[in-house]
Formats: sequence, structure tokens, C-alpha cells
Amino acid sequence: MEQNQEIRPESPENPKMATDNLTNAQASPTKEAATPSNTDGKIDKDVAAADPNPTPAAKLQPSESDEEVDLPSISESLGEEESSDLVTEPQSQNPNPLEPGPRARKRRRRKRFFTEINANPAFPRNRRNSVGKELDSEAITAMSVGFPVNSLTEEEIEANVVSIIGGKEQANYIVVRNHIIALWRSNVSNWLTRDHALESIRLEHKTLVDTAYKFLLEHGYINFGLAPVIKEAKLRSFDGLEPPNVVVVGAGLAGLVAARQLLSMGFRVLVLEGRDRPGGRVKTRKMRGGDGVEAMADVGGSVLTGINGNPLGVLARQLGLPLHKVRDICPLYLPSGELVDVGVDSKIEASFNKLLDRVCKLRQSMIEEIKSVDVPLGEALETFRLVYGVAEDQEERMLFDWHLANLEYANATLLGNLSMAYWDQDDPYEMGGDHCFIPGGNETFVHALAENLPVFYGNVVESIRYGSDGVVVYAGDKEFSCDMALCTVPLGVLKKGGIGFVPELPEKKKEAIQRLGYGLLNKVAMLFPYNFWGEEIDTFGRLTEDSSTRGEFFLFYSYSSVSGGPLLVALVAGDAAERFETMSPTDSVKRVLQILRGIYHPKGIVVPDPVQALCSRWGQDKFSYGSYSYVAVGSSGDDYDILAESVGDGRVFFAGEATNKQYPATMHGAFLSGMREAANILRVARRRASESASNLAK
Ligand SMILES: Cc1cc2nc3c(=O)[nH]c(=O)nc-3n(C[C@H](O)[C@H](O)[C@H](O)COP(=O)(O)OP(=O)(O)OC[C@H]3O[C@@H](n4cnc5c(N)ncnc54)[C@H](O)[C@@H]3O)c2cc1C
Repeated sequence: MEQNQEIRPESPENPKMATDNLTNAQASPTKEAATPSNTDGKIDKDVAAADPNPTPAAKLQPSESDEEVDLPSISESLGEEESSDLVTEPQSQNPNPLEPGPRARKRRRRKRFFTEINANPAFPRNRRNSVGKELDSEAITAMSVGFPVNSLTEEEIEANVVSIIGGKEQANYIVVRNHIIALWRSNVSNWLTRDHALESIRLEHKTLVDTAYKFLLEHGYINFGLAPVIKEAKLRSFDGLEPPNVVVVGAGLAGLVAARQLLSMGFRVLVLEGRDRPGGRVKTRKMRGGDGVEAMADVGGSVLTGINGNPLGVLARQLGLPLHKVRDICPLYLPSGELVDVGVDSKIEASFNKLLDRVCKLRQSMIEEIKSVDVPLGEALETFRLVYGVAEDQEERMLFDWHLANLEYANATLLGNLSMAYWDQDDPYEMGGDHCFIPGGNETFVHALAENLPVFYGNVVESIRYGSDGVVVYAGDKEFSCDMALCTVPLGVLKKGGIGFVPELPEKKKEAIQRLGYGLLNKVAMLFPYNFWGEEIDTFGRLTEDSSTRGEFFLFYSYSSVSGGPLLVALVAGDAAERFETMSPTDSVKRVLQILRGIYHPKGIVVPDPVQALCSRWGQDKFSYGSYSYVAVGSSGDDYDILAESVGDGRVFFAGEATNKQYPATMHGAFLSGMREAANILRVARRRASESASNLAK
């Protein structure tokens, strides 16, 4: 049984290098208007040197373990979302015109990838306004998808896309690869054919087009997703051969994406899922109260963190879903209910960021000089805070604590567990762009991805036996024999030994599983009879005097504009997230209401009782045992790569957010890991097919 608790209480109290001339502009209607061409109709393309990829409860009704609360109402109409473009940006206003306006706040990390690319001196200003503009723009599109501008990814190297690394062929390949990505991204509802890609490239580069197209197609960088033409497409990967069969364990995003991709590649696929629903840590609950008030609440993965290049953004476009930009405004309230002074707020935010920068500089020198030393990020930050005398008075200290809580939320763990050396190792890869919500919740993606897939629910996999002959997956009294298996269960399940492997996983992998962190974030979703907090903001926070409770309901997300009803979600991070799991849901909701009343009553705003509330319990969920991965002290980004390694000479593969070094702890990271493993499975299947063909020939 899943461990989230729904509560419905009866009582009323209740988160570069020169290249050949490659492309033929005339043949590319999407490009010709914007791009000057030379006399033979071909564009002179070169790529500027740049490195964007540097180092690099109460009437308890438990179901899936949520608990629930009911009460009376006033209804209020919701602001309609404008969606002329994909991302809608509602007018931001100060929620209380009498008080100073709150400032922008970053949700998770400090860096913005896209900003860095645009600011890169390797893209001289004049080039952006010249013939190279299109190339730059294609390069930026490719970079937003995760490709370096002047080098190959490890995947590309492994796929032998060029004969010599670092030469002119590579430079030309990169231009072609970027062009194909940009071409498909300009219309993601289309199936981009090889011939279409070739139309805009000089014929002499056909081989490069063939190579780049094949690589991008098989690795799920183009022609993926849920557009009708894409769903219907079938690749003939096993023409004339018996297609291998694959059992996918887990129907979360990674498993669903991989299964779809494998099916389209021609594999025979079966998905085994322990729960009675798809989506795993993406879970949308329909909440409803009297008077027809209802809303869709994401109690797991919610925000598309960075829309540029985000594959979920592609799905949204294909499904015609507008995205709602999470507005960069987050008022913070003191325990008295007063808004934090804007000056003090800015000062502490700046000091906090400066301390983080100092920690980064310190670790740089530590890593260079001592190599293997690591300490908890929390310890380093506290030491620096004391040394620099930051946040010494009460209000400043509360603000500082709020930022610490925000970091604990982003990493789903206490700062005392985070590796100072590597906690932000994925920062350079961060998807740029706005953070967005999907109207109606993320189950829209999940259901669309799961549609028509052979998913067998209620099958809890207990063990996986693998050898040179194949794999047997055991679930209860059932056995599933297959050529290959893909395990996508969460790191929390692997840590607990939820699945037995026979033979045991290699020591190196077992150690990485133990080293890598897996933390907790919980949510209280509350559906109110009406919106009392205002339609102008998507987030607000509250400070606490007691440092030890800094993560308790420290941040509120308003889903009024996207969920279909007046929905507030309170986040519980750090220490508080652990304690929250043992608190009665009724007490939790009472506590949140106390906080909300503390903020709004002094303003003369009545906070009604929610018509329904729901408390997550991700730590007790036996199909997850937590929320998402983080880099623990003693671990590093390499552990994500080790977790991703297949075992048994290409028999058992691994996907899921905790196998994605570049994009861990995210929905898109899970998605991309599924694509990655589908490509790996195809590569191994082909290798095996050619080995057995040559054995037969002997
Ligand atoms: C509270 C919370 C908030 C989050 N917020 C965000 C956010 O705002 N933005 C963002 O991008 N990401 C967020 N995430 C992270 C994101 O949801 C996950 O990274 C992503 O959904 C993981 O997908 P996955 O496929 O790797 O794993 P899962 O979704 O966990 O899928 C694994 C599947 O395996 C199944 N399974 C487990 N054990 C077995 C077994 N023995 N047999 C059979 N099946 C089994 C599970 O039931 C599950 O369906 C959040 C996560 C949580 C919990």
C-alpha cells in the first residue's frame, strides 16, 4: 500500500571550430527567410568556440496512505489563464499594496544555464546579428537539450558518430546534429524524416546527416513523445529477426518512457508495476468538497524546473497543454504575520548567496589540494556565517534559516547530510528557462504515456535473476522470462534491498547505492472553499523563530490558477519532513491553519477551514521510501553514473532519476534516463544479434 495520507476531519479545525559549408537554405522553408545565403544557395556555417558544458485527518479514509478533512464555503471564480503562447505569464502584483513588494526568489539552484550561454564571450555580439545567428540559435537549442556546443557527448562517442574525435568531421557533425535537433524542435508534432533533414544540408554531407539522424532518433532526442504521428511510428530495428523481449520494472516516468521507446523500436515489452496506478512519484489527486469545489493536486513531482529543452515541455506542446509560469514573486512573512522588510530580505538573500559562493571557492581549493576531503554543506555554511557575522539579529537569523530550509527542500535532505564538495554537481547542466506548472497536474503526462502500454499493475517484483541466457523477473508467484530487464525502481527501494538480485549486484554498484543520498520532502495539499491569499502570487513563505522547525510549512505553493480550484500546498522539508511522517494528519493541518491565520488574520482576512486536506507520506511509501536523490557527504556525481551501469553483460539495465547525473531528482531526469536506457538496450540487442549471426556463420 502506498504511504500518503488523506484526511477528511469532522472537526472544523484543520513544495567551436571552422566547418564546411553544410546547409542548403533554399530547401528549408523554416529557415530561409531569416538566413542570408550565398550564391549557390548554401549557407556558410561555422561554429563559434564556446564551452557551455563545462566540468561539466477526523474521518480517516486511507487509500495509498493519504488522509483527508471536510468543511463549509464561499465560492470565487478563478482567473482564466491566457495562453496565446506555450508559457503564460500572469500579471504580477504586490499581494498587499500597502506593504513593500516582495522580490524574485530562485526555487532550487543558483545558476541559470541559459543566461550563461547568452553571456558566453565565445558568442561575440556581432555574430549574433550575422549569418551565424541561425547557427548560434541552433547551437543554443541543442545546448538546452544537453549537447555541448563544440564537443561530443559520451553517448555520441560511444555511438561512434565520427571516425576521429576533435577534427573537422566532428565540427561538421555537430553543426548537422544541432540543425536536426532545431529542425524537429521547431515542430515537435511532426515526424522529422531523414530526407527532410537532408533537404537543408549539402548532399556531400549525407553520411553525416545519416549518422546524426540515426543517433538522435535512437536516443530519443527527436521524434519522441505523444504527437499522433509519433505514437504510431514504428522503427524497423529487427527486420527479419525475432525481436528481443524486455521486462520493465516500474511504471514511473522512466519506466513508461523507456517502454514506449522500446516498443517503437520493435521490442516486445511488458511493464511490471507494484502499485495499482502508473506515475510513481508523479501522483495527482483529485480533491473535492461541497458546493462543487474541486482541484487536481500534485502530491509528488509538480514543477517543470526549467522549460528550455525540457522533454516534458515537448509533451505539453504535443498535447496542446498551456504551461503556467511560476511567478518569480515570493513574499515572506514573519511569525507576527508582518511582511519581511524588503531591505532586510534583500540583504540576507545576498549574504546567503555570497556564503554559498565562498563555500564553492573553498571547496575548489580543497579539492585541488587535498583531493578527497568532504564535509557537510551545513557545517561549512554555519562556519562561514559565524566568521562573516551574517544574520546575527533575530529577524535576519529567521530569514537565513528560511534560505537554509529552501535548500533542504531543493535537495530533500538536511544540509548536514549534503556533500559540500558535490551537492550542486548538476548545476552546469540545469535546464534553463522558466519553472512551470501544468494545468490539471502532471498525471496528464502520465496517463498519456501509459496509454495502450502493456502495464501489469499490482505486480511487486521481489527478485531479478540474470545470466548469459537471459533474465527471470519474479513477482509474487509469477515468473517473467526475458532477454533483458530494465529496473526503474527508486533508489529508496534499492537501498532497502526491496529487490533481490541473483547474482548479487557488483560491489561497486552496491556501494554507490549506499553512498548516494535519498531524502524526504512532504506536502500538505489543502482545498479551500475560496481563495483568500490572492490570485497574484504562486508562492509565499513564512519564517519561524525556532531554527529546528525551519522546514515546517516554510513555503506555500498556490495552485489556484492551474489546478481548477482554490488549492494551497504547504511544503515540509529537512528535519520537519521526517517528523511530519509521524504526526497525525489532523494535527498537521491544524498547525498549517494556525500559521495561515497568523499571516492573514492581522490583515483582516478570514482563513476558512479547508474542504479537504491531504498529507503525503513519501518516507513510508514502500514503493519509494523517500522523495528523491541527493549527493550525500562521501558521495559524488559519479555514483549516479555507477547506478546507471548495466549488469550481467547487458542483461539488467537501470533507469530512474537517481541514475541521471546531469538531471537527478527531477521528472525530466527520470524521463531522459528512460530514453537513455532504451538506446542502450537497442545497442546491446544489436550487438547480440550480430554475435549470434557470426556464430551461426562459423
Ligand atoms: C514530494 C515530491 C516532490 C517533487 N517535486 C518535483 C518537482 O517539483 N519537479 C521535478 O521535476 N521533480 C520533482 N520530484 C521528483 C520527481 O517526481 C521524480 O524524480 C520522478 O518522478 C522519478 O521518476 P522515476 O521513474 O525515476 O521513479 P518513480 O516515479 O518512483 O517510478 C518507479 C516505479 O517503480 C515502482 N516500484 C517500486 N518498487 C517496485 C517493485 N518492487 N516492483 C514493481 N514496481 C516497483 C514504483 O511504484 C514506481 O511506480 C518530486 C518528488 C517528490 C516525491
